[in-house]
Amino acid sequence: MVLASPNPIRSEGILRREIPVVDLSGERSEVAKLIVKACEEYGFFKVINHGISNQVIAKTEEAGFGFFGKPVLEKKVAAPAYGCKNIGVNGDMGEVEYLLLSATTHSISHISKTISTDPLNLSKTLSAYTEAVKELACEILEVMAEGLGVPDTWVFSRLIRDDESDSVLRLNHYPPIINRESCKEKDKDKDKSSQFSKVGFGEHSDPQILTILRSNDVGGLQISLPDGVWIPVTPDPSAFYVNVGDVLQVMTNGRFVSVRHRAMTNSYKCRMSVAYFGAPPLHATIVAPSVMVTPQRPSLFRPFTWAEYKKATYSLRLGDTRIQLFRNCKH
Ligand SMILES: C=C1C[C@]23C[C@@]1(O)CC[C@H]2[C@@]12CC[C@H](O)[C@@](C)(C(=O)O1)[C@H]2[C@@H]3C(=O)O
Ligand SMILES: O=C(O)CCC(=O)C(=O)O
Ligand SMILES: [Fe+2]
Repeated sequence: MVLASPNPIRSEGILRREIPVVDLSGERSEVAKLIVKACEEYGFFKVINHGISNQVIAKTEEAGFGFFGKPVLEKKVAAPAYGCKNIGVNGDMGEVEYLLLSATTHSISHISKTISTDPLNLSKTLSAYTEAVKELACEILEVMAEGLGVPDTWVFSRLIRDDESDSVLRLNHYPPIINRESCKEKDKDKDKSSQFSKVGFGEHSDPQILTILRSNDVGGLQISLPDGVWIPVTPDPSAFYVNVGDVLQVMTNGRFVSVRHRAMTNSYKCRMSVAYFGAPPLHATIVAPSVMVTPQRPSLFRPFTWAEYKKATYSLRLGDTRIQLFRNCKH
């Protein structure tokens, strides 16, 4: 069965829009249609029946909590892969600590030796997780290409499957924090969840092709709709959430929009999320396949390499919109 519930629903007097849900065990052409619709309307959806084993997921969560539970000085030996509060190098801050590593066997094995007393086990766990989410990302991208009517259905996934793909894995840990200033306001009209929380990871879009995200059972992720409304994403540890990244927006010639999102802290519980960012190789040229470009929809972006895009991303702040820098001057 395939489910999708993109319609607004009313609960406790608040208008809530439900996140689209795609059941990957459904009929392929139906799944393709739902994925395309979700990416056009939200740039974001949830996948269930994804086929990734509970064991792979549980071991990664255990490894993540094991690492973040260590004393700060022990975690700091993993710097620059480990970071706390500083996001990037341009002054962005958040109530988050993280491990950010290249999604390659070599990088995973290297970091495992630095941070674990049982490096082989940690390396196996993180590699199995990375391989599983990479395969899920590729599968989704291939069904998506079918749904878009692109004849070369590997056009997106090939970039991630490439041995030189620049994909990354990120573990984020948000300790519980009470925003005392907000508590003082006692604004009864405000949504309770945002009233007491602080920004863990500020508003941004992911620059890559596709992000496959999962968290423990603690909420905090919010997505922004094109009309500027923020919607909280209900946590579901058995599911994965999928974000359209900037590169996919370019490769669909603007038909899909990369989703702006942020993560808030919880006042009482630790949130941990694991994100796989599927990216092209640095030298790959990013350009929309010809079927995405028509006289009615002329090419919106100029061709560029992922290296160029990444350089622009890292020269800007977290919340900046970089995609505009690559717009075709003709339009
Ligand atoms: C402030 C920054 C951190 C970031 C690079 C950037 O200059 C702007 C984009 C940020 C982001 C957001 C999504 C991913 O978490 C990330 C790894 C990425 O590719 O772009 C981070 C970058 C980072 O933390 O290094
Ligand atoms: O923790 C989350 O849910 C979101 C993290 C995120 O957006 C990121 O790492 O880019
Ligand atoms: Fe993100």
